[in-house]
Amino acid sequence: MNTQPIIALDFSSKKEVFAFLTQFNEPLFVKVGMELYLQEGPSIIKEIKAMGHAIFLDLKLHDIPNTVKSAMRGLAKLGVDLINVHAAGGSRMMTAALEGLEEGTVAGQRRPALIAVTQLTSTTEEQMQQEQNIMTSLDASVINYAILAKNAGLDGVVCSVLEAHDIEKACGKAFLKVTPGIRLVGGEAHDQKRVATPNFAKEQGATQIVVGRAIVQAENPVVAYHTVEQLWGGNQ
Ligand SMILES: O=c1ccn([C@@H]2O[C@H](COP(=O)(O)O)[C@@H](O)[C@H]2O)c(=O)[nH]1
Repeated sequence: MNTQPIIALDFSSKKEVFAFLTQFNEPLFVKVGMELYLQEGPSIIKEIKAMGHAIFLDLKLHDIPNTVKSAMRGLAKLGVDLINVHAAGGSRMMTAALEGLEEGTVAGQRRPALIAVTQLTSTTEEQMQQEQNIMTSLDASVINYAILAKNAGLDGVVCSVLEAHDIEKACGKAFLKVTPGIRLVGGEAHDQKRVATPNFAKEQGATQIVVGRAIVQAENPVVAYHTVEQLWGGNQ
């Protein structure tokens, strides 16, 4: 799997995406999330792919197994590199997602890697316990979801940097640990609660980092991207 920093294209229109991407003269690894996909639809994926960029389609599917399987069957045809579901949907739903992806992947193409969101990086332990009524530590809940995802045959998880080391111990080095909540030293956390720097992500065994506002809202996004890239340095 590509280890370039994944840039979160949290924009609501094609126009903003292209204005952002044309500042770069190199192939990137970008993330298309709900905001952009729901505004622009599947054509945005085709257009970004045509520009030569790798894509993480971050739709975080969470529904009954049959619905998720059918949705994944269709999404597989877009030919993205990485895609996800919520682990809270359960192991049957995760297995169904994988089956849908396998069925939908065009012959001769590689199946998108499938990962599961554990606990969102905007969630604190207190919030998880009070609102989700999960009475363990946040770390234990994330590890539980990671093991569930691994046993369902998934390729990895979305977690924060703070859990990456323990997931590596439980699920192995090759299991993807895709970590949002990345900030440069002194950067504003915004709505994120479990944040870390790119260099700490590397130390903790994250396999990919996802960076949105620290790059997209920087005065010079290209400089910010290369700063992040240098601190991160890849992990494989
Ligand atoms: O647990 C999660 C899962 C997904 N995300 C997504 O990553 C980016 C992070 O953006 P920043 O601006 O760097 O905070 C965003 O698109 C989220 O939807 C996450 O943050 N946490």
